[in-house]
Amino acid sequence: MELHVDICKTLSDFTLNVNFTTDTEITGLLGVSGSGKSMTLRCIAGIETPDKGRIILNGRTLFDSAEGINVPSRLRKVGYLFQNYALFPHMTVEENIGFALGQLPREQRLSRVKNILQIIKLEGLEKRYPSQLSGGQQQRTALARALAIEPEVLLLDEPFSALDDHLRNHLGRQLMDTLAAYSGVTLFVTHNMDEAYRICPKMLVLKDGEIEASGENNQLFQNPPTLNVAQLTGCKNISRAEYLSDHECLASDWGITLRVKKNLPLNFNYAGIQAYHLREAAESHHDDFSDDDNVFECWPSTIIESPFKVTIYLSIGKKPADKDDYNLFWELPETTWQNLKSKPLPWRIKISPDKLLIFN
Ligand SMILES: Nc1ncnc2c1ncn2[C@@H]1O[C@H](COP(=O)(O)OP(=O)(O)OP(=O)(O)O)[C@@H](O)[C@H]1O
Repeated sequence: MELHVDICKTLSDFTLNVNFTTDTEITGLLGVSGSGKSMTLRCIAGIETPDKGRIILNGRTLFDSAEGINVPSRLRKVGYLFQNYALFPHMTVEENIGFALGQLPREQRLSRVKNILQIIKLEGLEKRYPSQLSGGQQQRTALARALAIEPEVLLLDEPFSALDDHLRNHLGRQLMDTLAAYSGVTLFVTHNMDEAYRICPKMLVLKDGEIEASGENNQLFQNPPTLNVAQLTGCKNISRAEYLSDHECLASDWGITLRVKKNLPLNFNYAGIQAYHLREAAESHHDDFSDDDNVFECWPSTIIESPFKVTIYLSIGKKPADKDDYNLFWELPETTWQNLKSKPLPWRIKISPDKLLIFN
């Protein structure tokens, strides 16, 4: 199973120009709003027509501008779960699901709908209209409709965006079970990096209509190649930076010199550290030189406590003038905070040389 997409489409003030191949590992499409995620899906589904290029699904040409091929949507075997679900309000759950199967004989259609209702755990809701369903049930009906045609590629456009956190996690797990049994190609659009991390082993990162980075999800999270990827994967502490030596850089926005474990390239623009990777420096082992690397005196400018996590805005090297005077975000577990809060200021905070991110 393989989907190959190499297309270009120019709109009034946006150009989509993407080239990628995916297999059956769920592939996340990550990018800020307006980067071209939905447009990519719409072209694959045949709702939009690219200006040029090719879309090949398992050896079948769905679109080829040079050959004049443009297979109609309903014959593409593409299941599409829209952001807002796009259920037909005047049709019941089973009619919504059966709609795409209009070409099948009645008996076969009913049996396919029954089967999918069972898989997606919608039994008992067959006769309800979308307005009589909860958000989660609507989402599952839309997923059932997308799967009913036995698609070779499943396009999921932010399937959880309308749901609360609890339902999001619950349906996320349910979706993964469903997808584990699905043998086709899945493209999963999301803004949400936690979701991308949990659900998609592979990722394509879109920026301004082009693919800026792609690869294994772990690799992109641990070594983001660009500022955009670093931000999308949740890095909140980013400073402009420049090379000083193979293991040392100047983080100019923070006004500090940082030791870096890996060999630095000559050209890079930024250094970053995840908010949860900051640590209080160990007070012992002062004789061990490496333990003193990247240890800075810091003062808190704002402290935000939530039930299990505390976020502290830190000012490096000086007392903050006001609450907007800070350089770093530090996220620590509540238990660590309880131990830290009575300690005298300034705190000694460590930016681990092996946790520093370096990117362009
Ligand atoms: N029919 C259209 N005519 C002109 N421009 C369009 C059209 N549809 C989309 N665009 C533009 O194409 C760009 C990409 O839109 P797209 O919906 O693919 O973004 P997205 O990454 O999915 O964003 P979001 O995360 O907000 O859904 C946007 O700048 C949008 O304004």
